[in-house]
Amino acid sequence: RIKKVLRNVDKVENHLRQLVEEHEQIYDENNLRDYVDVFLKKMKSERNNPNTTFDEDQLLKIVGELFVAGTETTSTAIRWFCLFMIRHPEVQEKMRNEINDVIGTSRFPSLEDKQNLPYCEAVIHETLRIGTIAPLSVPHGLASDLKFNGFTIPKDALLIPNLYSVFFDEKIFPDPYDFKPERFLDEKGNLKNTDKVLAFSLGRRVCLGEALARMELFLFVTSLIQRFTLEAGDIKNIPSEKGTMGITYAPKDFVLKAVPT
Ligand code: HEM
Repeated sequence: RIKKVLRNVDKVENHLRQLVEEHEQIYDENNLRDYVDVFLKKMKSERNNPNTTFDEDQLLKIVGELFVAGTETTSTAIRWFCLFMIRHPEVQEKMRNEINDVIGTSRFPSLEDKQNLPYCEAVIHETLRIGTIAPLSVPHGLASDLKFNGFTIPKDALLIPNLYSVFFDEKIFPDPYDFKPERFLDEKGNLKNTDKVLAFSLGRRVCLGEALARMELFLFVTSLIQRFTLEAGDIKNIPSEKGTMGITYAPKDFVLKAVPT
């Protein structure tokens, strides 16, 4: 699996490199079409500055972060959400009832509503847990020797965190393979244990976009459920909870029908 992820990372980097090269070939200073063109302009103007950080490596990293870290992750979470809603219509019904009770239908949900929609929040946490979008987080290099559980892991070793093992640990999440948003609610309906879903990893290098992703997910999925009932496009073909490993762990393609409520 790890080798496959690393191969996929290479493929994405090659694709991005090609994209930047194409931009360089047809670059026209009087017609800046997008972010890459603007960055190229800055690169050219900094050509004689030995300390510049506006170089091709930096550009590739930024474009990668926008596409992979910033877009692919959140859109994959939304695809998992739609898949779970198809498979668990009772859950989307409960979400819709909560949204109708708290907000109604005359306006879209806003971030201020977040604290009043604990069931919706529980569904998002359960989606991030079972969806396991970044099961192996991001590899890290060790800056110095590390002693852990009686082992010494040498400096420069590559550490690959296994978030999957946390999400499906039955000591933390009983019946870990069942989609049960209720596991995050106490008897009064308040949220609990949400800090155990380490979808964004933790520590100094925790996901930089966590707050943004949580906002996007909340606004997107609550607005979707407020306005639409999500169903399988083909009733004989209910999408599988078994995903496929690419840069992220994502659902296999499926057809979604969104029926206005
Ligand atoms: C559901 C959505 C997302 C998930 C599940 C997710 C997950 C992760 C994970 C597991 C890491 C690795 C943390 C580590 O190295 O320990 C990470 C890193 C990162 N994420 Fe996200 N992410 C999401 C959305 C976003 C968004 C929306 C952005 C930016 C707009 C973003 C930007 C980044 C960046 C820049 C890093 C590298 C941070 C660093 O190395 O210091 N992510 N993310």
